[in-house]
Amino acid sequence: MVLHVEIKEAGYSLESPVLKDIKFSIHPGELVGIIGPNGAGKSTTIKSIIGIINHVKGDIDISNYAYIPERPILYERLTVWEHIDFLLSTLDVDEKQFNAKAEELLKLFNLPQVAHQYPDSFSKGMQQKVMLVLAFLKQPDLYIIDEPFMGLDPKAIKRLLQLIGAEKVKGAGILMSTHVLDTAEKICDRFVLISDGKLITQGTFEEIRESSGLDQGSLLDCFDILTERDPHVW
Ligand SMILES: Nc1ncnc2c1ncn2[C@@H]1O[C@H](COP(=O)(O)OP(=O)(O)OP(=O)(O)O)[C@@H](O)[C@H]1O
Repeated sequence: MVLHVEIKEAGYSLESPVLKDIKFSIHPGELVGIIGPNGAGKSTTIKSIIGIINHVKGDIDISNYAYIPERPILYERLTVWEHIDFLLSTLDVDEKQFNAKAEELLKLFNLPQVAHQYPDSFSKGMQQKVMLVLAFLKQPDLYIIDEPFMGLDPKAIKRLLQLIGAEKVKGAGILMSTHVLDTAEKICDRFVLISDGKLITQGTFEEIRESSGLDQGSLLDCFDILTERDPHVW
């Protein structure tokens, strides 16, 4: 298992927890989509998993991971290549191979021409691509990607999906939050549906269809039914 989550309660203050009883796991080679309406608690779940929220009751068992947040976080005073060098200094890997892989990834995301520039002047999508390059260079056991499809151009999305596919084959697990349900439906092995801070259901697309009662429904149709059923939603 690359991730096991058993959150009893989590949130931004002790008095008003946002999440309650969220339990799921990710196995090696699995891509799990975390879906739910705006404000449901997807980002809060991710932040609880990686330990950047103060109030979390429960157990989180997590492997070596890379986190790609919805809003890119990069160092102001480091160029793209200096970020890559900095990452290299934290890893016990062959420098030549690492640099060759870095160049390959930069090319894949159309970034070589800006490799020696500061990313704070880049567009959001370009910054997101830099974060992806760093994550795929790290080669962790688990990738945690918060809404990858919003800022990226179609070519970058295609490349990202190819990279995710290759990492899955190597045995990495992926947790991805998204609102882009037609893509999620095609690529995710399983889904965790959160609404109003609670786990509504989890399982494969077939299992989600079963629990919504829509044998032939799209993920969006199932999502609609399953979140309507919860009286606390919206
Ligand atoms: N920094 C924060 N401080 C206090 N409350 C917060 C904070 N961030 C989020 N919340 C609250 O936690 C709840 C869940 O928000 P969260 O960002 O986890 O939702 P989400 O499912 O990721 O939503 P979206 O799809 O809109 O990104 C919301 O009620 C939100 O107002």
